[in-house]
Order: sequence, then C-alpha cells, then structure tokens
Amino acid sequence: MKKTYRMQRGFISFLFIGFFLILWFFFYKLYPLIVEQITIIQLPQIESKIFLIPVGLMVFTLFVNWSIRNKLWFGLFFSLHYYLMTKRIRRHIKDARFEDEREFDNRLVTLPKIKITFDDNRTRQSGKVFINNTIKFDKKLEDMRIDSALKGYVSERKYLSKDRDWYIYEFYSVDSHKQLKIKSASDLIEWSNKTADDYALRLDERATVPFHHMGLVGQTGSGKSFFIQMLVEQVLSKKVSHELFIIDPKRTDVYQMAKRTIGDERTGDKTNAIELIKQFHERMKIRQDELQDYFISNRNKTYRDAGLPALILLIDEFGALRESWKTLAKKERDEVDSILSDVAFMGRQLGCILWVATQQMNAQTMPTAIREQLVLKIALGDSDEQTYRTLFSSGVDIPPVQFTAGQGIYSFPGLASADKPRLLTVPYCSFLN
Ligand SMILES: Nc1ncnc2c1ncn2[C@@H]1O[C@H](COP(=O)(O)OP(=O)(O)OP(=O)(O)O)[C@@H](O)[C@H]1O
Repeated sequence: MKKTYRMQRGFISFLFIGFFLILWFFFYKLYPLIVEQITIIQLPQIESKIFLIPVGLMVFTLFVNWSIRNKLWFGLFFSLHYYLMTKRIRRHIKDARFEDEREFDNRLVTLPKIKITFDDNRTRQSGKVFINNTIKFDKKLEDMRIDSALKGYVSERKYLSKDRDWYIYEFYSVDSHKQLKIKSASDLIEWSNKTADDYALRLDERATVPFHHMGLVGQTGSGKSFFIQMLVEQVLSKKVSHELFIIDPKRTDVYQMAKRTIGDERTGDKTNAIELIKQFHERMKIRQDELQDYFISNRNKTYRDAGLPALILLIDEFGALRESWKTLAKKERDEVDSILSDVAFMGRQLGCILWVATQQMNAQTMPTAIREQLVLKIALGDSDEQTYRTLFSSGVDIPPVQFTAGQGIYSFPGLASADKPRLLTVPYCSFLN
C-alpha cells in the first residue's frame, strides 16, 4: 500500500510519543523497584515526570496543527466533518494511484493540497472542494471524479479555476435534494413568487429563470407532464395576462389540463397542430408590426419593456409529432419547420416564446435552427447519451446521479453552462395528481 508523507509524519509523531511514554512508565514504576533491589551501587534518582514534557509538547503541536488544518474555530462538529471529508478525498486520490509510474513504487507521495469551503458553515449543505492542480497530477485530476469520496454529497460540476491552480468540484448534500412537496396551487404560486417576477419561472429551490425558449426532454415517467403543468400554473398566475398555446399530439394529461385552463381555441392535438402553429406565427407577425416603431426608438428593449404579455407556444411530444408529419408533402413539412425556426429566431425579443418537450432528441427529431435557440435546456429523469449531447452540448458533463421523477439537470446562461449543467429538483405538486 502506498504511503504519503503525511502518514509518515503521523507515524513518526506517534512513535515519538510512544517512546517517551514507555520511558515515563519505566522510570515511574520499574525504576524505583530496580533502585531498591540493587544495593551495590547507588543509582541516581530520576524524576519520571520529565518524560511527560515532550509527550505533552508533541500532543499539543499535533492538536494545534490539526485544529488549523480543520478550522477548529468554526466549531468541533465542523472540524470533525471537515477532517473526515478531506481524509476520504485524500484516500481517494491516493488509491487512484497517481504515482503509477513504477520507479516511484517504493517512494512516499505528496498528495495535492485540498481545501473545502461550505456555502453555509453551519448547515454544510453545499460547497466546493478545491484540489490543487500540480504539473505532476494535472492529467490525472482532469479525469478524476470524486463522487465516491463524498459521503452524503453528490458532486454537481467540476471545472478548473480561472488561474488554473485549482480543480473545483461543486457539491450538494443528498438531503438537500429531497423533493419539496407542494399541496395546492396557491402554495405553488406563493413559492414561485418568492423569487420569480411576472416574466420569470421558478424551477426548483435554487433556480429561477426569465421566460425564454425552452427545450425539455424526459422519458415516460420522468415527471415531464407534471413539470409542464407546474410551469403552466405559474404562467397563468402572473399579473400580466400571458397567452399560452398548447399542443399535445397524444392528448395526455397536458392536453386535458390545457383544455381546462386555456380553453379549446388554443389547445391542439395531432390533427390541428400545424394550424395552431401557423396561428401562433400570425400573432407573432402582428406583434412584429406593432413593435417595429417601438424598437426603432427604444434600442435594446424587448416586448416586456413595451408592457406586452408573452405569447408562449408549448409543443409536447415534439419528436412524435414531427415523426407524424413524415406523411405530409415535403413542401408543407419545410414550411412548418421554417415557421418554427422563425419563432425560435425572432420570438425572444417579441415575447413569442417556444417551449418544446420531447422524449428523445437527436438531429432528426429536432432541426438545428430550432435547437440552437433553446436557451433554457432541461432534461428530467435519465436520458440517453445522444439526447444529452444533442440538447446540451457534445462535451456535456452529466453528474453521475440516478434521477427519479422530477429530478434532472438544466442549463441556462449565467446559471449553468451547457457543458456543465446543474442538478434540478422539481417540487412534487401533489395537487396535480
Ligand atoms: N416533481 C416530482 N416529484 C416527485 N414525483 C413526481 C414529480 N413529477 C412527477 N412525479 C411522479 O412521477 C409520475 C410520472 O410523472 P409524469 O406523468 O409527469 O411523467 P411523464 O414523464 O410525463 O410521463 P408520461 O409521458 O407517461 O406522461 C407521476 O405520477 C408522479 O407521481
């Protein structure tokens, strides 16, 4: 087994303490007996306590050292926690056999420096692990995950610090990812209003995002319908009267909910999906004309500044819907694609927002022109590699967590990049059942 310098120093310290304790014991218990027995020569009197001095000093030094390293000034529980966490990570790094070159086999290793910071030192629900980036370890650290060393936590994202001196692992406690349960629509609205304004949505405890084009993926049972319904509830509760257009080709829960909440006129299924999309596009064109003058005199402003509500087009099961268009003439298919691309491209500033939800995503099910504009990206439950890569980015780093219904990952500019999405834990809205 590999030894580290720190282990060696600890070993020597305890050897030192043991040695002086034995001396002390000898002069305290045995030596007086020997003095009594041996009468030929007069043995000197030796004060046994003197041997306790180096022991005391050593223990004191070790304690001070430990306290500084584990930040005892934050309290004993904090220190113990800090100590155990760093110990596990150090062991993890050591076992990853960083020194695998044969020639080092019988040498001691120095592990990279490790620091841990918590966002809140008392609750310690989330924080960051910093691992020093040294030339010797660079390549290994780059591939290393530390999840198995984080007991009770999951590592969410990993990146190199700006100065490239540290590898940073953000982590969250497994407990803090327990799902919030919301019992009524009014509780949902109250919860949402704590962080979201009239043009924003609250996704989970940590994430609140302004209205934007959204790509949502999730297999059956991933909680996609619940999530959509939660968003719709929020949109409809706003003081600004936003308008929703909802297409659910399979007529599932979302369709029923849409009919109930926004009425038949703006609810579609497979049969009238294209019609509704065109209708939405018409509304966008009207708005474009309306806002033309406004935009000329108000640069860098959006529909919001003009006091207009958002128009949101939600298409559920987009992959399946598009598949069903295969039977249409090519011209017609191209027309719908170009309308949707137009909405995706122009809509944001005009307040014509596109939400597409689908089970799987690949280059065939989702045209690039649309996909590239889906700024808010969400994957609920476990998805396949291709779906993740298509939705987020080809080099996406997925946290190794088993997602249950309502859990997943998201990216949004400024909150989490598409390379390193963050964990999302959607509250469970029991009233939707
Ligand atoms: N946020 C959540 N937290 C906990 N459980 C959830 C959450 N959302 C959904 N669920 C549970 O998961 C089940 C499936 O959810 P939902 O119907 O939304 O999935 P789905 O992905 O739309 O699947 P389907 O395509 O079959 O409709 C629900 O019955 C619900 O009990």
